[in-house]
Amino acid sequence: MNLVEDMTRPPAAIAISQPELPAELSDLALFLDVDGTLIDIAPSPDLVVIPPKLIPLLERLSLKLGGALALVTGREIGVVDTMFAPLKLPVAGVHGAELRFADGTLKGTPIHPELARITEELKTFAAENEGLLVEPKGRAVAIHYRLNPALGEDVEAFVREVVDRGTDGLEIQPGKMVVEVRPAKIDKGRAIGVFLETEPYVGRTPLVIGDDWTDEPGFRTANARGGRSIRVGRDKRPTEANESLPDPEAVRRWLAAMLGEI
Ligand SMILES: O=P(O)(O)OC[C@H]1O[C@H](O[C@H]2O[C@H](CO)[C@@H](O)[C@H](O)[C@H]2O)[C@H](O)[C@@H](O)[C@@H]1O
Repeated sequence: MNLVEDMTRPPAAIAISQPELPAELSDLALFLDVDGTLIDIAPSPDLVVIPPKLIPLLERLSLKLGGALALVTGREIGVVDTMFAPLKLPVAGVHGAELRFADGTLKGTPIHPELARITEELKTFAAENEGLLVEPKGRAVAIHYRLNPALGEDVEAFVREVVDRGTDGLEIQPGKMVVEVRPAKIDKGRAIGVFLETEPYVGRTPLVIGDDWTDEPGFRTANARGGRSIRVGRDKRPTEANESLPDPEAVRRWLAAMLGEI
């Protein structure tokens, strides 16, 4: 089993400043996380609310950027499409295990043969413990404890136990009141790197906005390429992002301001 780097070696830097609006959009590639960044966190994955103005805002932004906008999320691409319908944007789904490029091409990692067994074990564990919710995600599985936060350590220990049994090729990914099991050697940073080699992102400077541990590799990719990284949230946890916005409402306003609409 591999534990993800983010769990054991939290990034050291905290360097936060108020983001200025990009002077020029024609050389920008925008990568946006979804939960906790574009939309508020809800008690469970199905209860999120998509603000009515968000979808047309993303559509206008994508057009203005010549299509160089992608959602980079832990959710499945199909789920993202439902959430943002009728808009169908390029997406790195399941933390980069599945990619849909600007031309509609799809790419995905193989489904790990142990994932079905792990999903069943997590479901049994969830049935025995109130407030746990299992979210199967095709190439990954998540177990949520937001409805019973006291179970966080037990959930993490149980996931380690079920994944430990000789399971190469999978990694444990902690998130916001969730522990996920996903394919090894994928992360949002790598996904953004792949997008940046394709049209219409190639040659543009990345700007990554995210709120979670899973977004840190994306921040690293942006920083390494001379781009910008914006962490969403008021907490003081260490981050490699070099700018910040307080909450999804502020993100939406900032994106609207990029278009000169505020
Ligand atoms: O990469 P993201 O777009 O931020 O997705 C991360 C995970 O988001 C969802 O879970 C989180 O949001 C839920 C709804 O607000 C919340 O109830 C949960 O506690 C959060 O962990 C989603 O369900 C996961 O699949 C994503 O990986």
